Amino acid sequence: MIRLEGVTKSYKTSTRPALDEVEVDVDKGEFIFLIGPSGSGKSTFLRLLLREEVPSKGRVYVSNFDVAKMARRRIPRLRQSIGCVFQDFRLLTNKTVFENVAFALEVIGKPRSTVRKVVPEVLELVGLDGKADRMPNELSGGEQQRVAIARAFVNRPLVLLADEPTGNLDPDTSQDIMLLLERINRTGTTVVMATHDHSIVDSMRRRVVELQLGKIVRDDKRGVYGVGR
Ligand SMILES: Nc1ncnc2c1ncn2[C@@H]1O[C@H](COP(=O)(O)OP(=O)(O)OP(=O)(O)O)[C@@H](O)[C@H]1O
Repeated sequence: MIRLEGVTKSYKTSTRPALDEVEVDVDKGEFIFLIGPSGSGKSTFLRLLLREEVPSKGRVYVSNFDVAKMARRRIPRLRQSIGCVFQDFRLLTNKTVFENVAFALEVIGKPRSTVRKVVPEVLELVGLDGKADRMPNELSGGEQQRVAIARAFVNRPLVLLADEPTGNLDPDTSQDIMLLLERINRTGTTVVMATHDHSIVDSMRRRVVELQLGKIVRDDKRGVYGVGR
């Protein structure tokens, strides 16, 4: 589902590459943690999958997309296949919960009848039924992240990218969010989650890909965060 072949990314203003000869292959339906210290290249990795950056060298594949090489006009198609969740939720503060999720469908031209049917279903899936008419600032952080996950998932993407999704949440709420991401993963969605959260990585025992200074230094099938890190 995701493949990086010999990927190096050098930013113009940087002396060392942000990613250095990275090779990864992620199957459909896998759940992987991307870990590593600040500056190790995690965000760059995610940005390459979204074609927000292009590699200096190597190939990036997501599903059938040859991401680095594809024509610019096909980028929206790629991005429709990838849901994104961030540490700071990034909800539209002047729209209700329903409208935030509906927006993701409206921008890709889904008919109103579909929106009316699908949004309540996904809100129920993430445990937010009954909260459709709330504004984001009337929700807890965990609830806001559920809205963000609903918005990322409503279009049934092939891949869900999560960049520190529990970074602003307390441990109990973080566990709930992880249960939700696991549930989404069980529907067949490939999940790539960048995180610094040791306890989550240790409790989930999923594949762990560790970056250091842009290189993959570990790729464990059922890994932990690691001793002394
Ligand atoms: N737009 C940019 N221009 C120049 N250098 C950049 C740019 N983005 C990232 N870098 C550099 O690339 C390296 C990797 O950064 P990246 O943001 O991918 O790391 P990260 O692992 O996501 O860090 P964090 O955990 O802090 O988010 C760092 O040395 C960073 O300074």
